[in-house]
Amino acid sequence: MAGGELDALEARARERLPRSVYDYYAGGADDEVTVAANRDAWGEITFRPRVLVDVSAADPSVELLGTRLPSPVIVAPTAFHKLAHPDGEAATARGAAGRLMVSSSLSTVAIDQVVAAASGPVWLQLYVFRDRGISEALVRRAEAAGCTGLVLTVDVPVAGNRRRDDHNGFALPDSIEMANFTGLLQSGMPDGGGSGLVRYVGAQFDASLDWSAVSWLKSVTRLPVIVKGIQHPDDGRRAVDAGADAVVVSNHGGRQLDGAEPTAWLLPDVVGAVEGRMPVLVDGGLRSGGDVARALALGARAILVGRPVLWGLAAGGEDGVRGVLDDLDAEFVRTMSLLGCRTAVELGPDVLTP
Ligand SMILES: Cc1cc2nc3c(=O)[nH]c(=O)nc-3n(C[C@H](O)[C@H](O)[C@H](O)COP(=O)(O)O)c2cc1C
Ligand SMILES: CCCCCCC(=O)C(=O)O
Repeated sequence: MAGGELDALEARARERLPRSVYDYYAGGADDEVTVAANRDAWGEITFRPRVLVDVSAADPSVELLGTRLPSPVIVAPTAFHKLAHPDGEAATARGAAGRLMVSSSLSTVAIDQVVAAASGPVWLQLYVFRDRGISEALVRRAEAAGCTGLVLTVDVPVAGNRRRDDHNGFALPDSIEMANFTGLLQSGMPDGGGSGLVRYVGAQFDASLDWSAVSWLKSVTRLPVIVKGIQHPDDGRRAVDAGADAVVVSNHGGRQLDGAEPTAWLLPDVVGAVEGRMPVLVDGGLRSGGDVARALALGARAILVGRPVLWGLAAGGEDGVRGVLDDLDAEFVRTMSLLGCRTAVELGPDVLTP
C-alpha cells in the first residue's frame, strides 16, 4: 500500500474522523518540516540490485532480543486509539496479527486487555512521570500482563509545539479514558485553553529526566529496555553504556522538535556508533515495503510504523490495520526478492547506491 493507496486510505480516515482527531494524528510540531522530511528522505535512497539469486523462499522474518518476528514491521506506540475506533487498541492488537505491537502508556484500552487481544508479542511504551511510583506501577502491570519488553520514550521532556492541537483545543472526551492509569492517576486532562494534552504532559511528565532513568528502569524490571527517541550517535553510545537492550532512532514522527533531521539520515550514524552492541530500530515516515528494505539495508534490525496504522484503524478497524501491515510485508518481500536477498539479514549497504 505504497504512495497513492496509502494517501487514499488517509483520505478515507480523514473523512471519518472529527477534525481535531485527524489533526492530532496527522500533525507535527511547529511548521511540520520534519514530518515531511521524514517521509521524503526514504524516497531519496536508491537501490542497486543483484540478479540470478534463488529467491523462491524469501524469508522476511527477523530475530529481535531473542524472539523471531514474522516481519521487521512493528506497530509503533501511538496514543488514544479509541478516538479512531470504539475497540481502540484491542482492534489494533488483533489487526497486528502476530507482529510485534508496542502499546502506548497513553492507551485507551488497559495493557492486560491489549495483550489478551494480541496474537503476537506486545511491548509497553513508558513515559517517566514526576511520580516515579506511577511509572513503576505501569512496569508491574506490563509484567503481569505478559509484555516482553519496555520502551522508554526519551524525546518528550516537554511537549512539542503542536499548533493544530493548540488551535483545536485537543483533549480526550470524558467518555474515553487513559486506561492504564486506573487507580493511579486521574485519567482526564486538566481544563484550560489550548491543548489539554500539552497541559497533561506539563503536569505529569518528568522534565528533569536524564540518563539515570535508563538505569533506574533496568533496576526495577528484568524485561528488556528499549530506548526510543535517539537521534545523536553519542546518545546511541550512551544508551549502550546505560544498559539499554536496544534503541529506536526516532524524532517522534516530527511531533517534538521541528527542524530535526529525518531519521533516514540519522540511522547510519547511530548504527555506526553502536557498533553492533545492540539492535537499532527506526521509525518516522516509512510508508512502503521499499522503505522497510532501505532501513534494513542501512543497518536497522526492524522498523516501526505510526500513522499508517491509525489510518487503517480509523478507516477499517482491525481489518484496516491488518490490511496496512499485510501490504507493507508483501511489498517488503517483493523488494527483497528483486534486490536478490533471500533473507532480511542479507540486506546491507551493498544493495544501495553508494
Ligand atoms: C497520534 C500519535 C501519537 C503518538 N503517541 C506516542 C506515544 O504515546 N508514545 C510514543 O513513544 N510515541 C508516540 N508517537 C510517536 C510514534 O511512536 C512514532 O515515533 C511516529 O509516529 C513514527 O512516525 P510515523 O507516524 O511517520 O510512522 C505518536 C505518534 C502519533 C502520530
Ligand atoms: C504533546 C506531547 C504528547 C506526548 C504524549 C503523546 C504522544 O506521544 C504524541 O502525541 O506524540
